[in-house]
Amino acid sequence: MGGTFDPIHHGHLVAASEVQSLLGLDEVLFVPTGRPWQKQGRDVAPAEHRYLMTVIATASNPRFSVSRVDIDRPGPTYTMDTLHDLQQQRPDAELFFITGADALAQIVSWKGIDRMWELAHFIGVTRPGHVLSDAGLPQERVTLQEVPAMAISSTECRRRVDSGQPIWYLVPDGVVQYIGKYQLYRSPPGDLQEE
Ligand SMILES: Nc1ncnc2c1ncn2[C@@H]1O[C@H](COP(=O)(O)OP(=O)(O)OP(=O)(O)O)[C@@H](O)[C@H]1O
Ligand SMILES: O=C(O)c1ccc[n+]([C@@H]2O[C@H](COP(=O)([O-])O)[C@@H](O)[C@H]2O)c1
Repeated sequence: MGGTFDPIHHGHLVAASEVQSLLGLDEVLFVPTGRPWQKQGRDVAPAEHRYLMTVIATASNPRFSVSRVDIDRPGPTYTMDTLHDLQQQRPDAELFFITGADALAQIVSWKGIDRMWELAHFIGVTRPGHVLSDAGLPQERVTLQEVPAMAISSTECRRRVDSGQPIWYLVPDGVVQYIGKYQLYRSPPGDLQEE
């Protein structure tokens, strides 16, 4: 499962757990993005913070692990490179790429998408507020999967931290504490919001 994970939240974790269980996957590898090129124009927390929060959030699940392939590769993050690198690292593995309904709706804009269908099977999962559809995508390479609805986004978690609202139970406890420790997602004092 690839994501910016800024921060990782229970929507990501529930989706991953459900797909792992339903498909009987050996492992779910969380792959934090290095430089998410489609999120340019907004601040993204440093990759090491996003990586460490992802490690903290997944540590207790024996089926979950975290990969550094995207954060260690310089330049913008493209999933075609992610899948290529993972294939090199695990030549015998069958790869499935888990993606939410919003990301699946954008997938035709991803770099090299026409060649990517051969590298992995894509699992599109439901997400509140988004329509899950495989229209125009190769049916044999995409599976749609309903998962428990978690109306949580990283954007809302960041907004809540910045405005002093709690994010307990939206993200794992260790991630709440990590964000507090490093003062992530807080506007600098005196930073005036534009009207
Ligand atoms: N609540 C959720 N339910 C199901 N899938 C989700 C949910 N939140 C995120 N995803 C999926 O997880 C992947 C990574 O998402 P990402 O890290 O961008 O989180 P996000 O909450 O969408 O972030 P942001 O609000 O900053 O855009 C994407 O495929 C996204 O569709
Ligand atoms: O390959 C691309 O061009 C591409 C464009 C946008 C997003 N992605 C991937 O989709 C996953 C979710 O991305 P995001 O931006 O919603 O966090 C993550 O693994 C990204 O690297 C990939």
